[in-house]
Amino acid sequence: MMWWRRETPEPVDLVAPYWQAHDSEMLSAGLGAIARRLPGLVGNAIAVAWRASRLDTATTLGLNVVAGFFTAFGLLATNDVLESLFAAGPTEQRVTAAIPALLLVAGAAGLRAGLMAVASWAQERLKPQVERLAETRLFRLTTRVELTAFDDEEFHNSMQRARDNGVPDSATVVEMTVNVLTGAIGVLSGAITLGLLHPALMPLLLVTAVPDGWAALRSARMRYAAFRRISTARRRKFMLSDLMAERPPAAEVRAFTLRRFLLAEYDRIADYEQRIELDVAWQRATTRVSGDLMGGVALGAVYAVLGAMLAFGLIPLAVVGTAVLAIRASQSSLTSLVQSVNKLYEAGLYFGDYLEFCELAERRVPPERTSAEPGEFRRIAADSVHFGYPGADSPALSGVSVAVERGEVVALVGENGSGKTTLAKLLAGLYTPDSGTIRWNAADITAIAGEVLRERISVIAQDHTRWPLTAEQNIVMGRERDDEKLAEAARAAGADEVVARLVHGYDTLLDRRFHGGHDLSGGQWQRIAIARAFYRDADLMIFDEPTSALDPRAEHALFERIREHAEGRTVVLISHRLSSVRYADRIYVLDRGKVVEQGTHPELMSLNGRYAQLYELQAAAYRAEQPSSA
Ligand SMILES: Nc1ncnc2c1ncn2[C@@H]1O[C@H](COP(=O)(O)OP(=O)(O)OP(=O)(O)O)[C@@H](O)[C@H]1O
Repeated sequence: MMWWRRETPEPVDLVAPYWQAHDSEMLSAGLGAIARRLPGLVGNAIAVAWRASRLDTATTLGLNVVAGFFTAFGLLATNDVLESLFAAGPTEQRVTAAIPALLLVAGAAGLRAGLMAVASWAQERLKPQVERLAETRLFRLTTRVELTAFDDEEFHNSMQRARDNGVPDSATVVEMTVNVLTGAIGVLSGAITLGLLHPALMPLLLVTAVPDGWAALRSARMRYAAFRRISTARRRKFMLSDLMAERPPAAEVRAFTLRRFLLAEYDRIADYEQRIELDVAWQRATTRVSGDLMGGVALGAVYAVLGAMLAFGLIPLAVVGTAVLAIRASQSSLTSLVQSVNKLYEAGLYFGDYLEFCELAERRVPPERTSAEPGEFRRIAADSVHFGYPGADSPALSGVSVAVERGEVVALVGENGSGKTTLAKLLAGLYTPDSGTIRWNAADITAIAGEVLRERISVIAQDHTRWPLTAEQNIVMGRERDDEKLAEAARAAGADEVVARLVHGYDTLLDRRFHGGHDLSGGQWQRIAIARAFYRDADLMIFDEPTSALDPRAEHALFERIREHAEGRTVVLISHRLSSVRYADRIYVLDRGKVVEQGTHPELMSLNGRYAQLYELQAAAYRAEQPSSA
């Protein structure tokens, strides 16, 4: 093997992942497969484009067809010009005779250029509209599907593929369809012109077309194959560039002295990428040269045939001149046609993924429920609830029954992974039980419209989102601003102190990556999240580990507030700090997805079971830390 043809080996961490699912299919697809799929793809693309903008679709397609007509017309007029010029007689007379046809050639060329300019403008306008349409449909679905879909690996992968490739390729499919049609019209108008001049000329176009077409297809495949091999490396490079140039890891990059390691890793990947690019540059150059050589031979043969036809008086000299022009014009249309077909097929595979995802997601949208209002809250209860996450080996909850009465504070405790968060999410109607029921008063919550139910419940998740919005938006969360309620919610959560320290108060953007943005500490974020729960003014508030990042004073204040539950609010509280749940009206102890104990703090202590053990463990740790009180 020559040094310049040495194959670059593929590092194991840079092999193609799931989002390149169709790449090998693309590389091995023969012309037959492409031809079979093409009509469907073109139909699909036109339908999408039509939905995005009828005017732009009609303009692009219509004007391309008319422009094709002017190409043919221009070539035929050129033939007239040549006929006049090659006719017998004095030069001046021949030139004068050619002028009308010459004006027609110029007119046709001008009109064609104008039409193509408008057509390509419409095509450019179409692209963002198609992409937006596809993306909006995707987000409409991703925000409506049931929450478990996000725990389902298959759904996730399908969604990622649709987002990463499907959405951008929706625009590519439309763009390439237009290019295919433009190319086809270009080739067709050349072929028709030749046919009109002399039927025997048409096959000549094919002879010159084959080498060019072959080189264009092969070169496109090579570029694609290289892109495929590089794309994982590129993603890793993007990841590394994020690690080296983004804010969140900046501190750790320094603290762990990672700079040299990251730069070396970057070099390794960039080297690999560069080697592949050089490989493919060489391969494409040789293909181009071979194509040009074969094209030259084919063109020579065509010229020889044209010369012979001229010599035998089968065609006049003017037709030979026009035929040469028509063949040259068609060749460039053909090259772009072949490349566009190739790209259309590729983009079509990914666009197919997008359509498939949309179908999958439609199936996972919970059915519209049209129940009446669930009524004034009196109690919520889970009865023998079983629930397993998709693909999980064991259920997260098995036969759990709990009840929360209006105005109560009910605590869920248990070790990591015992099912507390899962139960809270089921009570909030975010997941649906596999079996058993959850009732809001007497109504099964699966019969209550999801939005209606969620308006009545507020959940502050353990891993609550730090929304990159203003402080106010972080609390109000899309609802209407009510100054009094906002101040009250912030005060109750201790978020008022946090906001008071911000330069722009409630209008401060809580994201350092933007101008004027500010970041908060973990505990400050938690106070904002708690204020969010209070602001919602819901019947049922679910707090999952609300105080894990709070300082003791803020924690104490929050529990005071929860204990008061002055407005008769009902609270489900998950906490590992048992000292904070001891005042709850009822405590459920979970273990491996089951309720193993329940009662008030004194009841559970006298039971001397798991709760008492855990409580003693924590209390002992505190006692050990306070020698003076011993
Ligand atoms: N999205 C998920 N997909 C699959 N399994 C999950 C998922 N979330 C939780 N689990 C599993 O379900 C079980 C219950 O988890 P859950 O989060 O409800 O526990 P938890 O009691 O809240 O734990 P912690 O105290 O650590 O917050 C665990 O075994 C966990 O591994």
